[in-house]
Amino acid sequence: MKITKDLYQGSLALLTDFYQLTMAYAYWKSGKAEQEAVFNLFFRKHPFQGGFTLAAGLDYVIDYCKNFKFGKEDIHYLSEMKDKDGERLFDPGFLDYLSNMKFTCDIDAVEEGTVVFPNAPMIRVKGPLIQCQLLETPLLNIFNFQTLIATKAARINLAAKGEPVLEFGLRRAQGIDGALAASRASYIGGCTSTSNVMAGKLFGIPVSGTHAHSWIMSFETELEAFEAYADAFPDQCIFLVDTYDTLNGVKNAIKVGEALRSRGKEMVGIRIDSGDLAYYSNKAREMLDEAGFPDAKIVASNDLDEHIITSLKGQEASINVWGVGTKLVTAFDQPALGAVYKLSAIRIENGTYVPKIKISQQSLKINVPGFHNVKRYYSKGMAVADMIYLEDQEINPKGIVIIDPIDSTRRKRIMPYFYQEEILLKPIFREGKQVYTSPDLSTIRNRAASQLESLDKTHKRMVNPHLYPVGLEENLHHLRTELVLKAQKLDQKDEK
Ligand SMILES: Nc1ncnc2c1ncn2[C@@H]1O[C@H](COP(=O)(O)OP(=O)(O)OP(=O)(O)O)[C@@H](O)[C@H]1O
Ligand SMILES: O=P(O)(O)OC[C@H]1O[C@H](OP(=O)(O)OP(=O)(O)O)[C@H](O)[C@@H]1O
Ligand SMILES: O=C(O)c1cccnc1
Repeated sequence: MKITKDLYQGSLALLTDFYQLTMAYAYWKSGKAEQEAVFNLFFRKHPFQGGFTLAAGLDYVIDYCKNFKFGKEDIHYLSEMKDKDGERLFDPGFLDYLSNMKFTCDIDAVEEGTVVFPNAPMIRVKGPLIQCQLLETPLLNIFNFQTLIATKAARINLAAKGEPVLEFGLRRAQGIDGALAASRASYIGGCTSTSNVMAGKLFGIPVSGTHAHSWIMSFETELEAFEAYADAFPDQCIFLVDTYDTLNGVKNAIKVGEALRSRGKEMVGIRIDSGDLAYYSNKAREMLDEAGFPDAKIVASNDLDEHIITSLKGQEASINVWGVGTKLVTAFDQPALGAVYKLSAIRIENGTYVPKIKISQQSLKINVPGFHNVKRYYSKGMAVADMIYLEDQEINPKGIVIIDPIDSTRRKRIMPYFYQEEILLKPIFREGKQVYTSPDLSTIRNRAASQLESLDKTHKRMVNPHLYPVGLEENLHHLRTELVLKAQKLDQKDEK
């Protein structure tokens, strides 16, 4: 297996679930392949029992769509697939169709670094049914993961209250692409740097790090190890003090810090990676201050997450920098976001779009029908509510009522005159042509920071966050209710 060369043979078209291809074939065979459809990608519940989600992954989606093409090897692989009678599974005419297929969809999506809420689309795809369908799995794969990690990173950074969070996750990440995508999403979510050098090279994320216990253990004594490190990196010394005895380690760090100072250099700080981090950081702070190193930083690491960081802050630990790996890049303790991709409208012969709904016993799982978008209202820079609305319907400018999609008794009145508004789904592709330029990663990271700023702190707290209002505009609410009632009646007819 070559992982360093040609693994994907230049094409990601087969990075999909098999059923997308069987459906694609059946669409083609039944003459529906080119019928226009609308799909929406959204999630139903915030991860980590939180009150917000931070979108990430659009740049990967753009790249995927731009390169959406079945290569020669892909077609060859499909041509060799057999059914249970040993016959070719796919008709050569279909494979021909696939090999000539060009991406021609319209895509609208929230920009990376946008704060998003349940049931509102993050991506809307409009185009030939077969293409929309084939995009389901890769779009979900990309958005589910990166959005989850960006959200986790945002939570960890909120807990650190502006102090630097260094992402240390590579060794514990879910494979190679998982690690790279996680480093990128963590940076969007507010991390200061990554330990993953390849992520630094590929995405321009600042790279930083300290040293490991193995460095200390390779010397006779800890002091010698610190001295040798100080020789190699006199301007970048963060000494890991807990290999043998943490407080003795701090003493050794101070000794080497003094020697550095006599050479006109300053140690950056120490790292503590075990034990009671509140106790040891406070002791270390006292010792460093007394020795004349009040500016030396104390880095903490060891299975940290937003909850432990919040607890350590509550204990007034003297930690200035947070090294976070495993629980960030594996999205502890929620392994997936659970976003879905649902058909919401289909175009019929007379050119009109028919809104579509999927009925479920759980009202949470009934999708939002039609061709819709999301508008966010702001008051004095703070987000007050999101409205999901049908793009082709007039909205009463004097007063809007938005209705909770799960519980229609929950309603909020919006006076658009008093608010600024932002349409959240931005045009990304038109008929397969890219019409959006991705900002660079630091611009995306700044957008994430200002989006989080625009969200009231009650939605950002870790425990029982206040629910941010997201509702359907009245016309859309009525359409959805009507379709649900109609579908239920149809169901009853079926049973008879
Ligand atoms: N004062 C504290 N309050 C809350 N949690 C803490 C505190 N100090 C450390 N922790 C966390 O408690 C956990 C300690 O785990 P564990 O007991 O495995 O670490 P340890 O004692 O340092 O052992 P090891 O050397 O194996 O890392 C870590 O997740 C750490 O971040
Ligand atoms: O705890 P994380 O959030 O994943 O942060 C990264 C960890 O990776 C390193 O040690 P490693 O886990 O390799 O070994 P150790 O825990 O036994 O020191 C480092 O010392 C951190 O503890
Ligand atoms: O640079 C570090 O201190 C580091 C990097 C990866 C994992 N743990 C720590």
